[in-house]
Amino acid sequence: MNQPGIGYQDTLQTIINFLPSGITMFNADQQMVVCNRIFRTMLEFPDSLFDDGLPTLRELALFNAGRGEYGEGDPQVIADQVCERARGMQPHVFERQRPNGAVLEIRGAPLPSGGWVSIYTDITDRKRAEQEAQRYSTYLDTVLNSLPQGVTVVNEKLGVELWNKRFENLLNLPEGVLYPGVPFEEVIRKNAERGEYGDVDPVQKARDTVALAMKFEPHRLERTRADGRTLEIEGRDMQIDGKVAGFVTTYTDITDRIRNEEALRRVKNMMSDAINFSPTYIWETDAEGNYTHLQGVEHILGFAEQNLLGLPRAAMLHAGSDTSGEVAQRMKAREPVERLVVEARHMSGATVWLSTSARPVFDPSGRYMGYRGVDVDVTEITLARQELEQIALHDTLTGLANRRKFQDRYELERLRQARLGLPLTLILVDVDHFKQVNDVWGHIVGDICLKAVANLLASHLRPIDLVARFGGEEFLVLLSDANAAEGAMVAEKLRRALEGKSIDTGLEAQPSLQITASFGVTTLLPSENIALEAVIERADGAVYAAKRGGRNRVCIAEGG
Ligand SMILES: Nc1nc2c(ncn2[C@@H]2O[C@H](COP(=O)(O)OP(=O)(O)OP(=O)(O)O)[C@@H](O)[C@H]2O)c(=O)[nH]1
Repeated sequence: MNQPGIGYQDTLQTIINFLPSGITMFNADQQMVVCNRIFRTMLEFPDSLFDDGLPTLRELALFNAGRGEYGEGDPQVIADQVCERARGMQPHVFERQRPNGAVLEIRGAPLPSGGWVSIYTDITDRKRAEQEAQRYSTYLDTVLNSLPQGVTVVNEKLGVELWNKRFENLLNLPEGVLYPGVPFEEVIRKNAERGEYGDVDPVQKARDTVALAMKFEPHRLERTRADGRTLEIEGRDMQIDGKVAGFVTTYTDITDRIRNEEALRRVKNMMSDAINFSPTYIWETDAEGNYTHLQGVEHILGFAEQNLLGLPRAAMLHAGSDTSGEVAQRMKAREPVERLVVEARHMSGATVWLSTSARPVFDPSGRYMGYRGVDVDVTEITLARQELEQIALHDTLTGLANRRKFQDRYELERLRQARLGLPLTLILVDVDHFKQVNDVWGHIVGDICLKAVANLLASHLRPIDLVARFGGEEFLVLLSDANAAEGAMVAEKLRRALEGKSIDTGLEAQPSLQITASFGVTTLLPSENIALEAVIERADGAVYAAKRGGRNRVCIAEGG
């Protein structure tokens, strides 16, 4: 190649012009002897460099150094270094990035006759693709290794191509089991050998698993390892261009989830038992107060749960019950409710007393979602309490309020009347000659008469008035907002009603009786602050006057 003939040179030129790379040859004197067009265009050498024939290596290097092709530095020095390096050159391959960003792969080989040949390939695209691939592989690596699941990717020939650290950890895989491309069968077999699948024949197990895997069908299974942890294994086939390209398997440690689910189930069962074995039901409403959840309501209120869902909770409560207003008010203010007793309706129409405890529910962002509560059936205890109250505050013979209840009511009324500036009138009723009734017709008839008087008094009074049995054959009437004249009128009305009343005795000898009573009326002015005993004393004075006056009459107490 030292002194190529013209024919040889032309042939060579023709050949290298056809090659897809840039090619150049230098002789031992570092004089270029041939190059193709691709070489010149690839390196953007101007035609002027070739005007006086092919350049020497120094000319090229100087030109290149001048345009920064080799980086910073004195062009002369750089060109000298390039020429120096070219001497005694060994075969080499290196990459050079050009100032314009293009990456060239430069292969050089010495020629037997001295000199060398250099082949330039533009590998910019390949480099970019490699970098892209590298970047994606880094992404993939990062993603795979930050996943909480173990992941494996197996190719269509069942070679394990990819896995993450989590997979190795989850299966405590010994060193060396996994390597790029390791046959899936080998992994299964080694796993079987270390007892991962229990007492199985490793070879058979590997064969069976491979046969299943070869179907490339999606699958999901749970497996509990010897260490007690349970894995959920989910496989999905992978398609590339419509063809099966392998499968991806994820391994999720669901031990905690299972434990939590079990704990939740246990709590639910316990709750369910607690609800079913006690007179309790639980409920939830939405923000509008409509039921969204109910448990155990049927054994308390008779309604099936599904029939109440969506209905307003208020619909089941008696609006008139003592505390239902308070419960509604609390709920409106989004306040907790604690053991407030409300009256509810059983499906049969009966009244059920419920002790309600509830609290508002808010979502994590603080938005009001509704109420959650527990209702306890307290009907029995409420009725028992009501009965006790009835006994404690009422007269057993007549069912009227007793002295204690009268006293309480008097205190309340007195304060109210004083506040409103209204009079309050009290009537003391004393049955006339009652001793005779007892003596002549016996105690039982006496009792009948007392009950008849009680009924008569109660039925002739307004609901806001109160009549009580004061003791023996004496009754007390409290008239709200009534002055002395009104009081006297009411007393007279009662007197006449009693006088005209024929009481059935149930006796053959005396089927009916008529009795009368003496009435003492006293009125309390708003400015007066007098204890009940003193008021009764005043009324008693008036009764005494009525008795003295011949009985069966109304007398107004002196001084009111
Ligand atoms: N049957 C019955 N008698 C009662 C009861 N409580 C009190 N008595 C009787 O009521 C009578 C009251 O008699 P007195 O206080 O003497 O008065 P009176 O006979 O009504 O005479 P005047 O009041 O003066 O008209 C007594 O004989 C009591 O035993 C009761 O619960 N049942």
